[in-house]
Amino acid sequence: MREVFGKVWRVTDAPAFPAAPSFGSGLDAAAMVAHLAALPGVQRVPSPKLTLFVCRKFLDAETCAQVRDAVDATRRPSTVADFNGDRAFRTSETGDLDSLAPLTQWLDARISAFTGLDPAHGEPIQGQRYAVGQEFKPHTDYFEPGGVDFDRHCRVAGNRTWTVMLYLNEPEAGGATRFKAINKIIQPETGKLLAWNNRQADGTLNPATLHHGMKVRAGTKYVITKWFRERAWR
Ligand SMILES: O=C(O)CCC(=O)C(=O)O
Ligand SMILES: [Fe+2]
Repeated sequence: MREVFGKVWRVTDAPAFPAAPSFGSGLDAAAMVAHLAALPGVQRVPSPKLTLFVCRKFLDAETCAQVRDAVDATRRPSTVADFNGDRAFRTSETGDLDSLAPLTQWLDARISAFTGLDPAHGEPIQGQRYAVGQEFKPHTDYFEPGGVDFDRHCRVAGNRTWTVMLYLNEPEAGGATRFKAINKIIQPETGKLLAWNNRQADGTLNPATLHHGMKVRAGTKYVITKWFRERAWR
């Protein structure tokens, strides 16, 4: 049990980890990667092309259920940057978490304590809900330089550095996340966290981060995503 913001959140089945030092935007990633790789309970997916970490049971089932409710409270059809003409490209719904809610603040703090990423560089946490047949086709999370929306999205805070994504439940079938360039499929699992670097070691954008939120075949899938930027978000 843990007392946070006057409320008690049960995190008894989550791994204990020491609070990370600050790694800023995560653009200069070497120290952050070494820190995450050394954490107990954290697996690095073996690949020379992509830096991807998996931490099972980052969040307990009860907290995941509360976050799913928060996503449901604000969900509406998801949108994409740089519309490519395919209306079926991202068919899920998106719900913003209220950044002032104690649960959101606790989650933000926990994500930053885990990764060392500076909360000032983080976008507000977004939730995604996929019903049967819904998906997010293969894409990268960074904004394409030269894309029509690039300047609007990146002028202030710069492009994305790291993606932190958390599965809030397990659909009965489907809904895996497929990283095609490294031939890796990650299965949704309640409370499982993924963190990947959208950049290569030299800081340039990494096309091998291409990933596909695959169709849910039975049940419903919920995730939250938090993206970090080169510069402060606000
Ligand atoms: O739902 C997934 O598995 C992937 C979600 C995703 O890629 C995103 O929200 O950017
Ligand atoms: Fe994505």
